[in-house]
This record gives sequence, C-alpha cells and structure tokens, in this order.
Amino acid sequence: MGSNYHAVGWIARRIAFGLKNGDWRQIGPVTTPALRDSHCAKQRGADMPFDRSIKIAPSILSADFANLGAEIQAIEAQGADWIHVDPMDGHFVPNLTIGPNVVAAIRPHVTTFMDVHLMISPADPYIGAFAKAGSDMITVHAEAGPHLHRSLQSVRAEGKMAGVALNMTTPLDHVVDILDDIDMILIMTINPGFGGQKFTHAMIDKVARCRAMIGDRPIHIQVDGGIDSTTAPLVAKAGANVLVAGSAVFRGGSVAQPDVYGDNIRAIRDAAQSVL
Ligand SMILES: O=C(CO)[C@@H](O)[C@H](O)COP(=O)(O)O
Repeated sequence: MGSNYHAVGWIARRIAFGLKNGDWRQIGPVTTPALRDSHCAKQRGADMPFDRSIKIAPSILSADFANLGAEIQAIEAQGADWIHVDPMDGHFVPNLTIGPNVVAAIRPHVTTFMDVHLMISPADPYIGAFAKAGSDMITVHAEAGPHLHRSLQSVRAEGKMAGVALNMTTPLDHVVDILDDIDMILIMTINPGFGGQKFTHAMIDKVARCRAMIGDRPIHIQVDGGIDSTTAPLVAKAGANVLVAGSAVFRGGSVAQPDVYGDNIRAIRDAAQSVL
C-alpha cells in the first residue's frame, strides 16, 4: 500500500477522534491554550506530526533523582529530542520508581515531548492519572494485562499518543492486528527494570521485522536498553527511529557539567545517522 494511503488514514482517524470527542484540539496544529502559552511552541501528544527521523530519548532513570527538573533542562539544552520516563511498580518489574505525582512535578520542565513507559501491571487503572500528569505518549506493555486494545483506546481517549512495549520474548504477533491503534512500538532490548544492562543483539532482527510489518504506517519504532554509540547504528539500520538511552547519556555528566550530556547525545545520534 502506498504511503499516501496510510497518511490519509492517519489524518482521517485524527479527525474522527477529534469529532467524536468534540475536541478540535486533536486535529489542528498547536491550538491548546497550554501549548500556545508555553515558551516552547513544539507540538506534542496527539497533535504532533509524524516523522521518522532519529530521536534521542534520554531515560531519566539514570538522572540525579534529587534534581530531576534541572537534569531535564540540562539534557534538553544539550539536544535531547524526547524525555523518557520509566514508572515501575515493583510487581511487573522488580524495581520501584516514580508515579503520576512525580510525572506531574517534572512536566513543567519538559519543553520537548514526555514519553512515559509504564512498567506497571495492571496499567489501565493508572492511565488517566498519567495522562492528567502531562504525559504526551503513554506506552503500556503487551504483557501487562489481558486487553491491550482496551488500554490503547483508554490512552487515545485521553488525547495522548499510544505506545505498546514488547518484552524480548513477546512476539510481534501481539500487535499485528491492531496497528491502526498504535503510535509507537517499543521493542525492549533488555529485561525491563534497571538501567545499565547489556544490549541484546538478538533483538536487531525483531526491529527489522517490525519495520517491515509497519510499512508506511505512521508508527514510531523505539528501542530501550543498552543503547549507546556502538549499538545505536545496529538498531537504526534495522529501522528503529526513537532511541532510549539512560546510562550512555548521563554517564560522566551532571547539571554542573552539561556539555558531557551534549557529547554523549551527539555521539549516539551521529552513530545512528551514519548508517541511514
Ligand atoms: O526501561 C528501562 C529499564 O527498564 C530503560 O529506559 C533504562 O533506563 C535504559 O537504561 P540504559 O540501558 O540505557 O542504561
């Protein structure tokens, strides 16, 4: 199918969504008061136009938790495209991190795009809270509950972009029939729960198969886990366009030494773009 077919379909779905919800903010460019008044006029959430350029999304799991606002400002000033946030519940994954209150507290510091990867099960009871906290993209795990499609509908009903994360052993089959309801597929390249783990090379082929599966559809492919300047070109070549990186971005830097963040982000981006 041609690229126009999917682009037209995407626009039509956005219009239908806006009409159904009586909310024209879903279909136009930047028109919400919050965005209009924001010092950054970038488009976010369901308003954001699609493009497949490489985006570096630092995971703030590796940031200084006592100074999250300043850390976010520093990485954005140093070239981060998206801010990746990792709520964990100590049940779906063996770690506890942050909840909607912290997401709401950091929201005013994010001027780019807040990408929230829910590692919680069940996710459905909390989608509203993470939406109200100001997430732009909410990603739920395919393994987190029995009704993935219902979760995605809940995310889009909140006016947010909807992502699906697949653990390493979860096949692409889980999403093949619902591609029109997804804005991003997150292919985990580690077992979720902790930063600083080693990239799993077997996932490169999964990324390539995912890229072939989505064709011309406006769906981002995100990878998360062990992404650095060595692994970034492997996943970019396979078709990933949103690269989450925690330790490889924050390593060696601080809000007092933000240039290091800039060097780290540039190294990952340059490596990824060098193979495209
Ligand atoms: O979701 C997660 C961990 O579950 C990630 O976002 C990590 O924070 C990535 O960290 P690095 O592997 O890049 O250090």
